[in-house]
Amino acid sequence: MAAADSSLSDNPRTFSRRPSAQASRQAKATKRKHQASSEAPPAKRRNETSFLPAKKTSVKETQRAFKGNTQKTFSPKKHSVSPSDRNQEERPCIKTSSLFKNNPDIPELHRPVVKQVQEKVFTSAAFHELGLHPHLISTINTVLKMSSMTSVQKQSIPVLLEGRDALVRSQTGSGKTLAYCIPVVQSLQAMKSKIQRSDGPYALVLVPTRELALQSFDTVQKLLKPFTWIVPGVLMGGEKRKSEKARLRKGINILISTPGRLVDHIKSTKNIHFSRLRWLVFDEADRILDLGFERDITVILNAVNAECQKRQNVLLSATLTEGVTRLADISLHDPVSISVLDKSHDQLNPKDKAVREVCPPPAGDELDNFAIPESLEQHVTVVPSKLRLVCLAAFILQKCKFEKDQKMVVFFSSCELVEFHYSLFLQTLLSSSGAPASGQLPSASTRLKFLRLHGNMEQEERTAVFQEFSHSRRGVLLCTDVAARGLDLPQVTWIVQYNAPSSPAEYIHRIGRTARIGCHGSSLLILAPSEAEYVNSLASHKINVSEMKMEDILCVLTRDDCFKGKRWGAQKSHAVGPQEIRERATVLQTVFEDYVHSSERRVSWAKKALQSFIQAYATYPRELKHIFHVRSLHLGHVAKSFGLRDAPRNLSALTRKKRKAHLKRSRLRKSAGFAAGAQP
Ligand SMILES: Nc1ncnc2c1ncn2[C@@H]1O[C@H](COP(=O)(O)OP(=O)(O)OP(=O)(O)O)[C@@H](O)[C@H]1O
Repeated sequence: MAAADSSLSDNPRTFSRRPSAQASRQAKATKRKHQASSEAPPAKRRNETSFLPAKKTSVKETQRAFKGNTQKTFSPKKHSVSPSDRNQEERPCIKTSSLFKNNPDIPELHRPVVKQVQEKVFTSAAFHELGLHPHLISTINTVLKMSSMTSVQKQSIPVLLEGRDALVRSQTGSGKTLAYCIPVVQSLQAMKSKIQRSDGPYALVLVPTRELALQSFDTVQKLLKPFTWIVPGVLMGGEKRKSEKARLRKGINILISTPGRLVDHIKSTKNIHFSRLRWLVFDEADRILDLGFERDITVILNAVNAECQKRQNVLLSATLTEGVTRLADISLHDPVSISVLDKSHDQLNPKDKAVREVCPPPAGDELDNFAIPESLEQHVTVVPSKLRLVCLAAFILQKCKFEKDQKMVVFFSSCELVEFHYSLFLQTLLSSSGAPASGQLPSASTRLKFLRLHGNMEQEERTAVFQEFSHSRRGVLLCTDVAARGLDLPQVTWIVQYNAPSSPAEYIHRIGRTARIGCHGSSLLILAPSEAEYVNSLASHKINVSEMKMEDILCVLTRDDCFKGKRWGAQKSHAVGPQEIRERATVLQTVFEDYVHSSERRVSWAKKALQSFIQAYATYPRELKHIFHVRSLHLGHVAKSFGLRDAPRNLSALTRKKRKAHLKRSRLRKSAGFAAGAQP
């Protein structure tokens, strides 16, 4: 979808006024989203910092120029702007502040090398060894094109076919979906009295996000191909309640839903009955609790228990945490604990009390060490706050513009941050990557393609983006944790965590969007110098990351003549040194700053994004507060990573207000028995 603009201006440091068709189309959609917030009054005095007691570097610093040619002046007129911004942009040239001065030292990473926990993905056992219906086997072989089982399937399917409850833990991308879908379909097709559509649900599958609901529905639908009398259905919000009600009335036998939407229907729809329910499955069970679904789960369990006593319950996740064990207590009956990790599972007599103690899910240390796919290479880079934005942009350019067929997912901590970076990159990187520059592959200009996914988008658009990215061979998906769980996005090559996750479990799920089912993949975690200790925190969960140097990431800018500084402009060839890399990074930062400062409306938009960042930063859990604390943020430096030249004033009051509201919400949630967690 992202054909880049070919109308790059002659001046390599200036960019076309005319963004590509895709850029303007996407920008329009984004603009609509921001319309409400765009009327915020302009900041009167930009040079004041009121948020933190940290030193006020930004005022002096932004005026003190980078030495030599790096003190660049750019006319905002050169940038693509909407007509409404034109008046604002007729302003005198603006100086660019230094990116590489007054940064904190990048600490040496003394990370302990730990032995990661690993699992074997595949086994040599074939599906036909399971005694499944021949049509089911042939569907697995011909429709899904699978012949041998993965380890988790080999362990789980026989246990579930025996009729036992189970708690299943295996690494991301190891095939847990089929581990429960195959037994569900096998058991339902084999029922003596043939299932009628009007019987209602025989199986209920709960998943935390709408995209995961769609994905699981797709898998079930494929498996049901030969068994046309069994009807699958999905409820996930976003769709009109009325049409969901109509589908429920007609009858759904395998029902896949997000908890909230199901509760909606339990409360308001007369047509939902669980008297025939045989299966209750919680996929990504720990996340369901993280999202604060506990009260919903209680409503669902009460509704289900009121109508049906005897059923099989299954909980699955790559990360067994406290949440799962609590859910296991309330929903599982003498469960078999299946962990591919230790290759053992317990199928002993559930009536034997002494034996049953062996069955509960792993506890203590074991809960904290998660398996990571063997073919996943994990990296970390430590980048001063001022340089974060250029570093992320350079990394995206390196992978997705200069390399072939790269598909990248970038995680942010809030919807606002996703929207901000999405629009910024569309308007700057896309419109600046029109004509192929020297050293660039001829087709590179068409490689950059940005998509975004978060919980504040309309469902229709969410689904379209999910489908488009799934089927795409390349592209960059900017998203919140709404995409962290369960999504099976084929051929993702890179995961970037621009904002660190709030728990090791979330780290595991985010990186788990790549290197699935034995494929190769890589991940990059971007940390500020004050956050470097997070590497040790990961190591304590047996997560090993290797360091990537910031300079090596920024180096790619020397391949892109869009970012050529004046000094090098006239020279035919020269050795690329650190000075040129710095200059080019400064040019790129200037592009961002000029775009943001081309109107007061955009400045206000960037401030809101900054505020959202600080707000999210304040919600790290207590055990990580010593690493991620708002007090350790230098507002002036962080502001630069939003294209703001100075630290905004009045942010503290606003942020305090928002924090108060957030704390109030979490307190309310806690008192209602919810786990804290931001809306992804
Ligand atoms: N036996 C198999 N042979 C080949 N491919 C398989 C097999 N089982 C599953 N897959 C494929 O592996 C991919 C990952 O499967 P799935 O999404 O079920 O993983 P998961 O363990 O649920 O991951 P996550 O923990 O991230 O949710 C899917 O594309 C699926 O089609």
